[in-house]
Amino acid sequence: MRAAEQRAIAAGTSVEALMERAGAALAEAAYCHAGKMPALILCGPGNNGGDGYVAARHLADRGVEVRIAAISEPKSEAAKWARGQWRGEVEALNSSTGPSLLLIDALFGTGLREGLEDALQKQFYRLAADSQMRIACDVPSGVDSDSGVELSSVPGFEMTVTFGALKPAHRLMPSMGKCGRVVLADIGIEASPEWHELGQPVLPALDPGGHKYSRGLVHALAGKMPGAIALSAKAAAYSGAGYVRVSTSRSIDGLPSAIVQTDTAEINDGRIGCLIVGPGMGDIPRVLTLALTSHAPKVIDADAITHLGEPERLRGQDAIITPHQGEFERLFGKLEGSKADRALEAAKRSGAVIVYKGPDTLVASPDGRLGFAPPAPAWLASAGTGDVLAGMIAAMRGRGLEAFEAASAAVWLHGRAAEIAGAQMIADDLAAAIPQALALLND
Ligand SMILES: NC(=O)C1=CN([C@@H]2O[C@H](COP(=O)(O)OP(=O)(O)OC[C@H]3O[C@@H](n4cnc5c(N)ncnc54)[C@H](OP(=O)(O)O)[C@@H]3O)[C@@H](O)[C@H]2O)[C@H](O)CC1
Ligand SMILES: [K+]
Repeated sequence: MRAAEQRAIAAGTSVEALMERAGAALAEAAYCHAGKMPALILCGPGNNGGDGYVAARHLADRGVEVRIAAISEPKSEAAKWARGQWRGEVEALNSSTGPSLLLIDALFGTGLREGLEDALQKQFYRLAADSQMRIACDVPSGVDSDSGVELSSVPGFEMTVTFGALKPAHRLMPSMGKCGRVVLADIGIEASPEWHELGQPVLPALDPGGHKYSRGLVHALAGKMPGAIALSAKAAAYSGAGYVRVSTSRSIDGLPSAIVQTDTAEINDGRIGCLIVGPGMGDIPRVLTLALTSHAPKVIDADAITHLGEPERLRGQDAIITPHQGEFERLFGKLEGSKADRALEAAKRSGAVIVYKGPDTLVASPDGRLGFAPPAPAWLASAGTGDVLAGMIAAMRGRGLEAFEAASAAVWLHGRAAEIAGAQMIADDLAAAIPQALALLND
């Protein structure tokens, strides 16, 4: 967004014009959400504060009773201009500032360099606690917009109105949990789509003359605890794989009859669309070693990630790996930077597509593309949901999507399947809800 803003300014759009659009959009969203609820707008010294002055004018024009409390006089030229357009009073923000039903936070946005100082933080928290509804301008103040880290702790907001494009902080924890509903306003500038929120996928149409292999053969390698690979296999089948096969030395109970169990590991069968290794593998590293001798695309999950030892072992493999935080650190060590930076660094080092799981799942490609998952239900954090995801990714890859697209599609569908399965779901229900999630794509 910073680059896009600079391009727009170089092309002749003034910061004041952008600020006018941003402030008007903030007012519009606040009015739609809170109607004529009396508002207190907290304004900082920079352009985030400038957006606040503009929003105040637009809300007052709609008949809303608006007060502004500012930390200081505006410092940037555009914010001074916006302040000049406001005909009402500006109170000093201090311990005598009274609360209002609606609080709009325009203290700091993308220009915050460190946490709020204690005295200001105290007033910010008091006014947030004494309001009925809280709306943040661009990001809640205290949040580092690039990393989602809270430089000082941040109260929860019902809504955050942002401009042009989402910032990483809207989709990374802990800040994502504080933003509430995120409203994206168009202010006439466009950021590069290399970093983007994952959207509803477009799956290749099924070939009317196709057969089970052309829809994708997913081959899963069982290990010590076959229940986990059974979940992956089921998820792959429900995700539309044409044929799902599990290599296992002993029969796995409860697998649907459509899933073939075999005691041979035909991993160099040229028809395999995608291999899955890792779920329930346990302490049997030879399962991983075997998988790595296959030329097939593969999803490497769970214990197999830990057993890799070195990310360099993934070089030359057509692999998607799906670590959660602990597995990520065991493989890549403690990398520098935000979760987004770490995901991209890991993809570059390993040459693999990384699905960096968590409440803020990211999909990173070695070519620099980065997808942020939209918010998914908190009840996804339960045993077996990762095994389901691995199966879904393998089905998408087997169906012919490229690695990054396959992982992105599966992550998006996984979140929707969880919403459909509901709060009391277990991982088996999640797998069973995949067809309903896929049905959303036809709407
Ligand atoms: N992206 C766009 O196209 C547009 C975004 N807009 C809005 O502008 C803000 C970003 O504005 P910016 O002026 O760059 O930054 P901030 O308003 O967030 O803050 C900068 C000022 O705050 C001071 N500062 C920073 N940290 C602290 C702190 N911990 N304590 C006290 N003061 C702090 C900083 O002071 P310096 O000494 O560092 O200069 C600045 O005075 C973006 O978020 C959008 O809301 C525009 O509307 C245009 C379009
Ligand atoms: K803010």
